[in-house]
Amino acid sequence: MIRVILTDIEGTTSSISFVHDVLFPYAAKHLPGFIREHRDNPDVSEQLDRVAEESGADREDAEALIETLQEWMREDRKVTPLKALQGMVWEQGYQQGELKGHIYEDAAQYLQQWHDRGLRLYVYSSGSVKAQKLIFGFTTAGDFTPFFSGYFDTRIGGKKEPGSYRNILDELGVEAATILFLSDVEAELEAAEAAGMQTAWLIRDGELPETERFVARNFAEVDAALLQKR
Ligand SMILES: CSCCC(=O)C(=O)COP(=O)(O)O
Ligand SMILES: [Mg+2]
Repeated sequence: MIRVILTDIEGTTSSISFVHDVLFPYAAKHLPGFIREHRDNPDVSEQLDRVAEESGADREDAEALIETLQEWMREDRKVTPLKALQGMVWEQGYQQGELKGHIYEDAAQYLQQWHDRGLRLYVYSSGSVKAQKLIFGFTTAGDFTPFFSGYFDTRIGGKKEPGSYRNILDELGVEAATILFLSDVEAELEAAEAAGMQTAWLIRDGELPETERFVARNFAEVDAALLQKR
C-alpha cells in the first residue's frame, strides 16, 4: 500500500517551460551581480569554494567562477553548488514579487487532497531545498509548503542513481514499496525502481511512449489508478 509520495518538480508538478524560460534566465541574469555583491557572505563563499574545487577554476578569481557557473547553466548541469547559488538568487526574485512559482492545477488539487487523506508528501528535485521551498511557497495558487513533510536535493545524490533513492529510504525509514515516486524522466524512474519504489511516469504533453511502465497525463490519473485502492 502506498503511504508516501515522493515527487519531482520540473515536468511533474510544474512546467518545464517555467523552469527553463523563467527561472533559469532569471538566474543567468542576476547571478553575476549577486556573486560580486555577496562573495564574502559565508553561505555564498562556501558554495564558491565548491565551484572552484569541482571546476579547477582559481578560487580567488570571482570572474572565472562566474564564467564557470554561466557555462554550467548553459549546459543545465545539476551540480550542487550551482543549484545552491541559483536558489539564493531566486529567493530575491520571489521575495520582491518578480517570480511566482508555477504549479499545474491538478498537482495543486491532488497534493492538497493526498495530504488531507493522510499520505506523506516529499519532494526530490535537482533544485536546492531552498529553491524547492520557494517554488512551492510562492506559487500562483498559494503556499503549498504546509503539505510537505520534507525535501531532498542533489546532496542526497543524483536523481538517476539508485543509491540516492536508497539514501532517501534510510532517511524516511519506511518500506520501499510504500513509496510512489513521480517523475517525467524515465531514467529517474528506473533508478527509483531499482531501489524498490513504485513509480508513475508523468507525460504532460506530446505522444505517450510505448512502455510497460505506468504512465499518467496528470495527477488525477495517478490518483485513480494507484491511490484509490488505499
Ligand atoms: C526547484 S525549482 C528549480 C528546478 C531546477 O533547478 C532543476 O534543475 C530541475 O530539476 P528537477 O529535478 O525538478 O527536474
Ligand atoms: Mg523532472
